[in-house]
Amino acid sequence: MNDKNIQYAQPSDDIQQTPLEGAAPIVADQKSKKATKSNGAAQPTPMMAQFFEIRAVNPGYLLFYRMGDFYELFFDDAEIASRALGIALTKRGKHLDQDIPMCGVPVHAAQDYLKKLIALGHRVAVCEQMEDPAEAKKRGSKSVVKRDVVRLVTAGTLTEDDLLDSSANNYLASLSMIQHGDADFAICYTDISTGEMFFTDVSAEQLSDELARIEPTELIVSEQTQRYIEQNNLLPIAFAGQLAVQPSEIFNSEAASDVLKSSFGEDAQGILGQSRIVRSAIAAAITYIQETQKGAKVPLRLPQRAGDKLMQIDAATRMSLELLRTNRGETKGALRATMDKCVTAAGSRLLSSRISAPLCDAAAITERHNMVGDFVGNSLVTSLLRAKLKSTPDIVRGLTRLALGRGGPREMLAIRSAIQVAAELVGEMSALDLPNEGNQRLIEILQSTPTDLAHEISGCLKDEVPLLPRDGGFVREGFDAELDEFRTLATQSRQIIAALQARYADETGIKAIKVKHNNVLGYFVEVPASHGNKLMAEPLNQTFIHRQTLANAVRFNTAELSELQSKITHASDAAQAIELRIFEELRNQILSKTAKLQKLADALAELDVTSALGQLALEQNYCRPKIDNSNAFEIKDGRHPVVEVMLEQAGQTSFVANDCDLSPQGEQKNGALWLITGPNMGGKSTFLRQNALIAIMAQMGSFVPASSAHIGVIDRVFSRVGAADDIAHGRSTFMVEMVETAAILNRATAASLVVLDEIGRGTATFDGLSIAWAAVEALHENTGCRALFATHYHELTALSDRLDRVSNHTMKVREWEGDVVFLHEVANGTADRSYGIQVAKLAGLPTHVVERAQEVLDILEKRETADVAAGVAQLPLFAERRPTPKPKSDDALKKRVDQINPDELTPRMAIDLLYELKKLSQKHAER
Ligand SMILES: Nc1ncnc2c1ncn2[C@@H]1O[C@H](COP(=O)(O)OP(=O)(O)OP(=O)(O)O)[C@@H](O)[C@H]1O
Repeated sequence: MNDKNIQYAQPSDDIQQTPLEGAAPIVADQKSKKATKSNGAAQPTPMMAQFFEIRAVNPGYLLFYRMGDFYELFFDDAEIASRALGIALTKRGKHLDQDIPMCGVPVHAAQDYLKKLIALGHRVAVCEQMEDPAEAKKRGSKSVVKRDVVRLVTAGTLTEDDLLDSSANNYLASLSMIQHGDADFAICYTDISTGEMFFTDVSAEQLSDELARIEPTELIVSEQTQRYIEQNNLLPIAFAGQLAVQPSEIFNSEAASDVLKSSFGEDAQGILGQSRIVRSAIAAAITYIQETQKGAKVPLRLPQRAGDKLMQIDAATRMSLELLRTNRGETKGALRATMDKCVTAAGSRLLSSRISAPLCDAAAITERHNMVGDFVGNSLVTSLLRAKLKSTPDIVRGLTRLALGRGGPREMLAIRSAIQVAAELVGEMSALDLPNEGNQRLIEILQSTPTDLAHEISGCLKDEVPLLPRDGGFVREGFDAELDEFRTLATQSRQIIAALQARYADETGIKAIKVKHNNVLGYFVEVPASHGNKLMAEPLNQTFIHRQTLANAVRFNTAELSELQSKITHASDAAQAIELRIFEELRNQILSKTAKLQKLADALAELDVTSALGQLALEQNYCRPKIDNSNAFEIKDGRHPVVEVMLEQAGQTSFVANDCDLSPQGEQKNGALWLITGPNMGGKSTFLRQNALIAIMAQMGSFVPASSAHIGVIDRVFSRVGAADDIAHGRSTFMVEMVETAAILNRATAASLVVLDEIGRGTATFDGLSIAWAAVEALHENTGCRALFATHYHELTALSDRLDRVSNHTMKVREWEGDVVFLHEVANGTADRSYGIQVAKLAGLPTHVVERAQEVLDILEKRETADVAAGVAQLPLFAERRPTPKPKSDDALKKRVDQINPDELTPRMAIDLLYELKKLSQKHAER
């Protein structure tokens, strides 16, 4: 697609000639300021009036105004869109004596442009022609084609596959607030592409964490709520969704019940019993969806309460643990990408939401482990089943598109294949030895798929079908006798035309005579220019009526051809109408099974996730964790799931497994707190994170990277690793660190897991040490949670003498010829030093700086603080330093290198030389 060189098709209707010219002083358009200035003179053209009218009722949206084969944008919209899309800004006509800025995108490529605009945070109103321009012309040559906005495209209301990420849900969330004293909130979030709908109510304190879990791409709020959440900083850090402020009426809790009843009928009873604020949030979401879809009915499912028993993971922890994305916003390198062995898009989506929301109910977690266990224990069944699952299409999104009138025959075939695959999967699953309850439930759902619907679809549709119903030719021969008749007529007519051409050649004696077709003339007879006169003279001019003379050819019409033409046109129009009717009937039949098909889609996604987790456990040698309601946290040979794979892929040394035991000892009730010291780069952060990740993996239902794991259900995980500043909210690095530490100390419970890395490092040493000290004491004495605390403040290790559940651990290193070798092993005890200077040396700090640092360190270690400055001042500065002695070089090696003239080397000689040099170097090392 060539964005910059869009060639405009001639618009097909009312605006061929400078259509916007002479327009007048209208109009209530908020964005098009140019249009609001009045000269009090001319009247708008009818089309201008229509444009402004539509524009005025869709404020805040870029208006895609359909003109023939293009969507055109005018005024400010054109300027914004042309900049955003990198397409040419031109002008069309004048308004109030000024050129009207305009840009356009071809209809066939509109999806790509929409995607770009939505990603940039814009909202688009799609305005279509609601009648054939020919119809409009019948009302008079100046009449305007009827147009209307058929859809408002926003980030949270997308349904097309190419606008969506197949492996992530796209949630639209609505937030309602009640302020009786403290503010309370309810969130309803829905993915309209899959019909899923959930709700939850939260306090102001929990709001940011819930939004961080849901990650809505669009959040609808009233103006009052927007003000409140912004003033109180309640949006999660790095909130990437669009905030869509809506009139407060759509949150009206009085009207909510009616909205719910009309959407869910009798099924609404359960939701009507929910609190006022929850009803308001759900109704607001539904109203907004109806408004954006302009009457098309989204197959929304009955809203479900988002699990009550979910592990709480706040926004900062999600970022620090890189659950779905890395800190750089990439999916590669995050936990999800590493764990994702799913073979279907719906499976990947479910995996994402499970990672985002691990469970807190030991029985439910164990049930998931049981299901995964069936697949781990049957590797052959797992691989056969997954090969079959791979061919399952993403039917739930297709179903929504069909419901909204955006789907075609291919969506229908996809539904058929899913039903067929489901039946085959039942066969595969029955090969499992004694499938547990959860898998048994899946088997039952797969068994009860609407196979009759698959037969209907197969009987009706060809195996190869076009994307859109209007393209026609998708109904199978033999399905509808009338359709077959019209098709035969069209085919026969073509044969008749071939015969006609032969007859005309005979009758005229012109062998080169041809019957041809184009869109302007329809069927016509064409002869080379040299024969034109013959047909235009008596007697042939009685049969051949002249239509067109071209440079090389002359074209004619005949009565027979005209008759045939109308027969063929009629036949193909009739065939198309029948096909569209059949499509509509089949669509209704499919939609009548919506609930069953959604259930099937859910079961297929669950089967994919469960077997994928089985596959992951087999491939990565994970173990099944034991989960109960104790305060245990005992991990044997734990590994970091992501770092382990990265090291594997890089072909580097393999990951060193480490134990972690935070379980209460003896008579204790509370878990333990490990203080971890050790060198920089020793693996402290990795160890901390791996344990938090193991907890999350276990509670989302996965096996874990360890040889054994026993975890008492963790209600909240907190992880703070390092600190970053939050300039957007006006907080410095240290301030962020303290706000987050405060959140942990205030919110962690005895059932939480807290992972803190280098708390207090962002300020002066003694302040930092004191804060870290007090934080450890508070976690131990007040919270009593299980915790891992990494620090470079070695003084903290003294706490283990006073606090009975605190113990000291260290990352082992070995020193070798002045360098440090990291063993990545966690051992009991305390590190004697941080090896910061050795790490700096490894990082490539200039030698003279490293040496100077070592000297300063020696002084610092020997003296009391007060003497430090004086002591350091006595040291010679860099300028006075002796030059660093050069390492003794190997003479033979050097001699050989000196002899080399690279210009004379062929590639072959160069490689031989490399071998020779390597040998020389090895000899030197052995000496
Ligand atoms: N158990 C392990 N096995 C193998 N390699 C490891 C292991 N742990 C860490 N590493 C490697 O060591 C590197 C440094 O680890 P990490 O960042 O955890 O160190 P650190 O002690 O937290 O350092 P700092 O104190 O400087 O933040 C990691 O990037 C990883 O490649």
